[in-house]
Amino acid sequence: MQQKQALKTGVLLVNLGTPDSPEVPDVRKYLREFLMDKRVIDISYWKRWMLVNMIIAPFRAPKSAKEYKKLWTENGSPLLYYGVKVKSLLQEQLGEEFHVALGMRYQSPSIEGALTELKAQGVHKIIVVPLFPQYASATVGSVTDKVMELVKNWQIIPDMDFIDHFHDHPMFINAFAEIGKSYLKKKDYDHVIFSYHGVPERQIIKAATDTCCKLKDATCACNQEQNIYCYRSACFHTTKLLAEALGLKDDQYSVCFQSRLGKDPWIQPYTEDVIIDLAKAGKKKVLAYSPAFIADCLETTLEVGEEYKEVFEENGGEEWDLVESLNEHPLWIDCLEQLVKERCNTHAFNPTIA
Ligand SMILES: C=CC1=C(C)c2cc3[nH]c(cc4nc(cc5[nH]c(cc1n2)c(C)c5CCC(=O)O)C(CCC(=O)O)=C4C)c(C)c3C=C
Ligand SMILES: [Fe+2]
Ligand SMILES: [Fe+2]
Repeated sequence: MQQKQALKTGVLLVNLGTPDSPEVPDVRKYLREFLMDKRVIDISYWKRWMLVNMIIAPFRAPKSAKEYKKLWTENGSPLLYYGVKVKSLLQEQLGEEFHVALGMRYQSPSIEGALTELKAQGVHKIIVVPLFPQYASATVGSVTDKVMELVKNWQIIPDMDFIDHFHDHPMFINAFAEIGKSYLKKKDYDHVIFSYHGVPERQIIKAATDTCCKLKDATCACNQEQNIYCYRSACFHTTKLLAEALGLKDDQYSVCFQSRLGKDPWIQPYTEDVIIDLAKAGKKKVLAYSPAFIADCLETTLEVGEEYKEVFEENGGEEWDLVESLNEHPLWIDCLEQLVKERCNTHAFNPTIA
């Protein structure tokens, strides 16, 4: 008698996406798809269309392409390179009962292709892992939106499970802390800065629940444990946990937000202002962390690692180091394995946290 094969569990890893190449037409195509997403630029369709097609695509794309050329390596875009690497390391670690696929919210490889791959494997359940630690409508919300739009048309809709945040997960904190500790052991830094990708303030207000301070509290200290869908609060919470793990006192670190686009207010304090204040206050050696990103990309390597370093030095700072992202670190793969297994009742996994 033929033996029945157990159905596999699908794991869908999704990151933001990156241009197919650093050439202007590919960067323009990427920016158009990305910024036409109503969850990223949440204004009326026509205003968004005008902004993206009349301003961003013609004027920003050539500038961004220059940045992408600096970022590009022989392996292509780091965001995609690490995505592919993490997918195969996680597959190895999870074993044959799982099938791991990778999709990007914008450009390639597509979420549609990754879902088709999982469907062909006949998976009975799909665990979607948006690769963003802190929930934001522009990232996790958008990935969830896209996956649901695609899967809703399937004849058989499998059990779907979405990991909507992991900014406070002990294994995520531990992985980032371990990387940072190696820097803190080597140098006596005057200060540590935690710079997160920003979002427009209105997106925080739109997502605010009754427990949210709605931007009134400078450190968003309001119910951080409960307020998991407030992106700003989650960033402060990640920082608090990381600072504890690194043994930092309150006056030894700062939180700030980078990458503002357009004239509307984004969440504050802005990274550039914090850096200038630190340099002017006589801080000479600063260590920078970027814990909204799980892989190095334009926003970490160039914006934090190079542009903010310049700002710091221009204002009297001397040494600026960037803690690299989780990339393909074994503790990060362990963290992903744990996140997946926590969603499978039958797979008890007993992590030992260093
Ligand atoms: C960490 C999560 C991210 C949030 C939240 C986010 C929001 C957001 N981003 C823009 C505009 C841009 N972001 C760009 C790059 C970029 N953004 C993220 C992550 C988040 N964005 C990543 C990982 C990257 C890097 C991709 C790479 O290929 O390395 C860019 C493009 C770069 C540039 O031209 O400067 C833009 C533009 C908005 C408007 C937004 C709003 C909520
Ligand atoms: Fe972004
Ligand atoms: Fe808040």
